[in-house]
Amino acid sequence: MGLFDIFKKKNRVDSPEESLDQEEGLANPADQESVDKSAPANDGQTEEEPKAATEETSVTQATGDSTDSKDQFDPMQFVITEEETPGEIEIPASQSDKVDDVAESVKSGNPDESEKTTAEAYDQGLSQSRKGFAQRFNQFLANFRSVDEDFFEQLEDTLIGADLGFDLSIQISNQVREAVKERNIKDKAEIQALIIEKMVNQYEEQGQNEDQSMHFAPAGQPTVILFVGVNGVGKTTTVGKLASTYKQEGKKVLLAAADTFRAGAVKQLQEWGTRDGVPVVAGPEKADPASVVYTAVEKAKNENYDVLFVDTAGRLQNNVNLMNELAKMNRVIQKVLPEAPQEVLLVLDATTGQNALQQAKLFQNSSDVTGIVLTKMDGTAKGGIVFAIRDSLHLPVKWIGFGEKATDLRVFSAEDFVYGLFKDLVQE
Ligand SMILES: Nc1nc2c(ncn2[C@@H]2O[C@H](COP(=O)(O)OP(=O)(O)OP(=O)(O)O)[C@@H](O)[C@H]2O)c(=O)[nH]1
Repeated sequence: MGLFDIFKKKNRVDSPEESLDQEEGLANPADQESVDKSAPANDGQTEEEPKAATEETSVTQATGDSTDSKDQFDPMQFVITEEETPGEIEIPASQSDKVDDVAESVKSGNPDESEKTTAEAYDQGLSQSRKGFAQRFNQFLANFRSVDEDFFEQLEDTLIGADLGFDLSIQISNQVREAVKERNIKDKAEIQALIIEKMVNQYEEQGQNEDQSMHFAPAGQPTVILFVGVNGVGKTTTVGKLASTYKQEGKKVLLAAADTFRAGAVKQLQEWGTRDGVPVVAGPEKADPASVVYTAVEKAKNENYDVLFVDTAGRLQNNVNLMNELAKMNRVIQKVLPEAPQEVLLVLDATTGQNALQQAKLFQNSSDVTGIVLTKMDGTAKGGIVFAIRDSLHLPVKWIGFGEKATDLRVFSAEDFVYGLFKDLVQE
């Protein structure tokens, strides 16, 4: 059964009691996937008891210089200038009162947040885009007189305006043109349903070879996940949210604050570390990020961590240094763990639309990106960026962010996404 058929089937059940909640267990393969596909990573691995929520977050200071590990590692790769090696900075393990308050509230749990189902998260997170799509389609169909060239031009504009991108909008418009002729469609509602059907089918076809699962290291070795992306897209927040998710699954998680470029990024990651109860490896401000990564990878290996998340800096996308820095981090990781990193997740901000695609292409050219985390979906009324990503990047969206809280990051599910976007538009 195709995605569009599943969508229509879901849409037929319109009573809230019998629809979303009831279908939750079956209708969300993405959630199932996250459990199934992360499970092999633990097979045969030394399972650590998840530490109590009250555990104190420890903070490991990298030296900012990697010469401690001379025997395994070439220090010449780390040219650290005078200015880049300030003295040790104070990084308090237990943060300010404000952070303690946040940590306390997370520990005590907010029932509304933790009990939000996946369908509810998609429903709420996509409400702006849903309204945006409805508005665009309504405006477009309000002018509908006949299916002529003017109609297809307006359709293309509507799709481009919804962030689907130029090429994909033209393709979908052409497919609609053919289907209208074939099926002799004249009715407004039928045309709307047809446009959505073509969007969904196109989206599904493009993603057929995508591997949406998260990849893990063989049992007994730490999995390294690198987060890349330009500044402000939500890398640190995503690291914090995912650390929380994996910690709750019982994994032993370590964070590396390799964003030594932005003042405050380390502290921000440590706030998440405190909330999640996971240690953070940090270095002095402006330290060589690769040295922080090296310390973290060694710690992850020697102390049997399951997952190491590396938060990187994200200066301007045309900054060659940024790309060199990422390449250097990769080399450093592979000195200790030749098979790592298992994932390089490119974080993109959904609100930046087509600009996000340009950024993605740049990162794709310079690092082996394995998947996308699409953040701030709650903050856009367009939503079509998901279609454009699949069409032009051929990279799977693995996670989607619907807000700033830990529970707002969800495994990406095409089915829930499509349903959340169009459910008010296609009625059976
Ligand atoms: N509404 C919303 N806000 C988000 C989401 N993800 C992240 N943010 C917010 O986006 C802002 C930037 O997030 P950061 O995590 O600091 O971004 P970054 O990529 O690490 O930034 P740099 O460290 O400067 O490279 C913060 O205010 C986050 O709370 C999301 O899914 N929805």
